[in-house]
Amino acid sequence: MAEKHAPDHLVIQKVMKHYGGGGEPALKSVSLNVRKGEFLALLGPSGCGKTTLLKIIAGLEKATEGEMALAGEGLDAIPTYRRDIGIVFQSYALFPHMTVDANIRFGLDMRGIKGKEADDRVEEALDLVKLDGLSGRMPNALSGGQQQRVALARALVIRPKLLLLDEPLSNLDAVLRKSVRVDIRELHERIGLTTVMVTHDQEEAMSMADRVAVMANGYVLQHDTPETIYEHPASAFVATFVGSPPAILLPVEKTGEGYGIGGTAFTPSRSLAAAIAMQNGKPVLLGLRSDRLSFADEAGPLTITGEVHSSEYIGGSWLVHVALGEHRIAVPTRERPPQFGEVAHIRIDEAEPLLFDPDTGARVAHS
Ligand SMILES: Nc1ncnc2c1ncn2[C@@H]1O[C@H](COP(=O)(O)OP(=O)(O)OP(=O)(O)O)[C@@H](O)[C@H]1O
Repeated sequence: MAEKHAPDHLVIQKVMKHYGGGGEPALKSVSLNVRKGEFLALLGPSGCGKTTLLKIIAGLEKATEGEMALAGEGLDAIPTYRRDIGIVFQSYALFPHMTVDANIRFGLDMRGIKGKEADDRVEEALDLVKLDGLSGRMPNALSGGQQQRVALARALVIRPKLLLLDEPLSNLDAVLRKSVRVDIRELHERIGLTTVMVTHDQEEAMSMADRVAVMANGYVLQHDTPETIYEHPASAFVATFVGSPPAILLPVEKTGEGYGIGGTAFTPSRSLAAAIAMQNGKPVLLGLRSDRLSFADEAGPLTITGEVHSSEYIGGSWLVHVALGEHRIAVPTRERPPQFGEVAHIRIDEAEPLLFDPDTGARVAHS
């Protein structure tokens, strides 16, 4: 893991990208820093601009505005092939007619590194990705996971200043994806390489990265550690994009003397009631995460009352789906779950509930 106070290695300042035509810019104004040895994930839905940003870092696209520096050197003046950046694409992009050895050696040849130096580096790269013994194979005689590792070795063999990973796991099946995820993270720890990975998979980003930049619509919405992004999401979008399952948002309304969610009763804590009151009667959105919910025997502060809809056994525990009017929330329990149609009181087991402005999606503070 990168030192918290390690110096910035990659600095991105106010980068904007307009592909031309009548469309909106793919990147509006993106500023980010990546510390030396850090693993950053660019996380966001399809079309948010993450691949565009990766391509601009690599030099495969040019920014319309803004600046970038790698290891203190402005990147603008450095042509792509001299940037010392290793890239692994989603498709691996291996040369199908070349052996594993030749695929890995290719980048060295291009840089004029030959002979013993090249042999040693190829061996080191094969060793790093645990592919010793497979150097003579052709790519089509390798599994998806092994091809992925050849692509990694090919990026690492040039001893890059920066490693870029573009959705590196998306072509792998679910089981392999989890194990390669761990392999890549271990490799990163071992060689301490500064890494930027693009992914739309929040679980991948949260489990692999030191920090995550959550992107939407050409902007970075939040750039922080996975823990902070999960515990303190800056906006409703971030809250509903991370977590398994992600947070769900429920509008809280004032109903006469009390409060309601989707037509069912809700008893807020005193501080939450004060925060709601400060919105001048406007409803607020309450963000709920399943892991902060539990069943309670009766209504009380920070409880919601709903009706059990269904439940699923998830091995050792159940996830009970409770209806609150038209909304559904999933409540975990280790006890035998309540039955369909039963009234259930759910406690929001959280010191600091997540509240958002329904118009802007911004976080609403409360004490
Ligand atoms: N070469 C291009 N010419 C014009 N528009 C482009 C080009 N490449 C990307 N775009 C547009 O820029 C926006 C951002 O695309 P980008 O590929 O960076 O998003 P992304 O977040 O990586 O999405 P995905 O996960 O689907 O790859 C999209 O609206 C896309 O249509």
